[in-house]
Amino acid sequence: MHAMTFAFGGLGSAPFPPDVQEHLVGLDRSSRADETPSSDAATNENSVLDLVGVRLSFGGVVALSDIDLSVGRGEILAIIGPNGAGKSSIINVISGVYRPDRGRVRLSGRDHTQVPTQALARHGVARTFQNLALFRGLSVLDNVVAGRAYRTRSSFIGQIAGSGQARAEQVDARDRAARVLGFLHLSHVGDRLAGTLPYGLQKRVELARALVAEPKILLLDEPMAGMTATEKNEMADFVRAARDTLGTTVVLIEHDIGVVMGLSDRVVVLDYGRKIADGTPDEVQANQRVIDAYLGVAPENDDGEGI
Ligand SMILES: Nc1ncnc2c1ncn2[C@@H]1O[C@H](COP(=O)(O)OP(=O)(O)OP(=O)(O)O)[C@@H](O)[C@H]1O
Repeated sequence: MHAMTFAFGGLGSAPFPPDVQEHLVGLDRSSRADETPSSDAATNENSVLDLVGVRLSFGGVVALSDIDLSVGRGEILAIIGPNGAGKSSIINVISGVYRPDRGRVRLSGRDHTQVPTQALARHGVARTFQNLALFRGLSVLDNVVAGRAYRTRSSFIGQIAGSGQARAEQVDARDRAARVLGFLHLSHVGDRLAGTLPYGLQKRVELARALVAEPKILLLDEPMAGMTATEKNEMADFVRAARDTLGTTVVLIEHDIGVVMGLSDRVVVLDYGRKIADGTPDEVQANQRVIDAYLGVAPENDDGEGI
């Protein structure tokens, strides 16, 4: 087992530029400025997401075993671990794709286990996917507008007939989508077909589509996968900006340990479906069990450098 050196990927810690703040005027914060994470973010009183004794199995394979996890308001939490450790399973349990065999998922203290996936946004949760899930033949703006669909209250007939309410909702959705595009520095590609954008920008459009829903909790499944080092750093800055500016709580899965350690407030480590560590990046990096199970065999990063 060799000692690991961590590259933090040059993640910027400077506040987001003032021009970006302007794009956010009118977007609702999911929490107020005085609700930024406390050092005691994992306590249930302050948590926006709790997993209690969650177990998930597929036939004989136990994907998650007795997982307890609390995520504090405004926290950026990373879930890491070797392949097959259960990271995607946790995201899928939180987002309602999988129902746990046992245990509970609670959002702001309310039971969430039974919520169907299509109702997720109404419960304040939005997600991005490991593999891109954009409408490639639609414009970037229309893709982001689609992230507001759950807010639509006008009837289907009303939308076809162009009723006053439907028109107002459309205008509002486009206005908010345009502001999120500005926030993520994507305004210049708003009219482009999503499928024609470089991969890194498509990943950012996915982030935009999730953010336009103004989620309390943002679930990011490998948001930097396949990106260049520069794109990863930009993405990390945007995720941090979403938390800092909108108060969004972020749960992410990411394999690039440099990015994870630079971006996250807290890191949870899974191995064979069990939680083996839960602490600050510094604590987790120093944890021998984590080094043995994961960090000691961490893959090279995309630049071909050891991490
Ligand atoms: N739909 C499924 N059907 C059967 N087994 C599954 C299914 N989804 C996950 N598993 C199994 O559950 C375990 C956890 O898988 P999961 O995808 O959650 O791990 P992971 O940490 O996200 O892995 P990776 O880093 O490779 O994406 C693995 O053994 C996997 O084979």
